[in-house]
Amino acid sequence: MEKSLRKAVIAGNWKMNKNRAEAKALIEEIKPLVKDADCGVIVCVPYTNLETALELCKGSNVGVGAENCHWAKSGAFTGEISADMLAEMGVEYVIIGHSERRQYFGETDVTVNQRVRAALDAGLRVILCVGELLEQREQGITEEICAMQTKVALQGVSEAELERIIIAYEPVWAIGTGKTATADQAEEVCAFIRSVVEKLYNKKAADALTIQYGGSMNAANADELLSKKNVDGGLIGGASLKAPDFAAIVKAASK
Ligand SMILES: O=C(CO)COP(=O)(O)O
Repeated sequence: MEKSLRKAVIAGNWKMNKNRAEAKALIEEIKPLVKDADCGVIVCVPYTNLETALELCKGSNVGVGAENCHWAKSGAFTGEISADMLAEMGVEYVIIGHSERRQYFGETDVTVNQRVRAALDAGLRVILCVGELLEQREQGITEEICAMQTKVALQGVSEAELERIIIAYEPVWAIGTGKTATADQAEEVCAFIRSVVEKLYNKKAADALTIQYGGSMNAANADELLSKKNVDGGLIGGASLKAPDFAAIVKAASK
């Protein structure tokens, strides 16, 4: 399938940033700047900002996502939030398997899969993050790592459910470091991930899948990264916290 037939999606991952007043101001600044976007636009915000974001994005072209969810429906999991709780609020998207969750909070491929399953069961759409560490790239095992993370995360996910999944390829060494993967590196791994999905499902499902790049994507480098055939958008950290920068990336994806 030609890239033009696949929907590009630009999602902001605010991480642990913005209090309620700041969230309100940022969304109000973003909305008019992206209203004519010819791509999907999502803001993934801290739990405490979800209600504000949902209220402000209602009736607009900006979707709202959370940054994680637990795999159980309810129970003794102090500090966690279930996928059902998010769905009940009206949240549409959830990021799962972000490298910061894997690195600092003990997420494994198995718990990522459990969280993906719970999110799908709750009717949410998932932004599933995969990506290699710097030492893994240096050891030449980027493909093995991305294949394994993708395969385990998608265990028990049907072809119909795959339509509610976006994969974000985020090389860990490029996150928050200002060190972006080159457009060719991003293309190479996004194409590889698509080939893994093709083997798991089929060509039609793989061709329809949105695969984002994430890791120091910004207003200056978005054009080149997004020009690549297998890079269908971006998961944006730092640059999503500034409305003009985020809007510039959305504009680059709309070309
Ligand atoms: O982790 C990221 C998005 O999920 C990328 O973060 P940065 O854009 O700040 O590198």
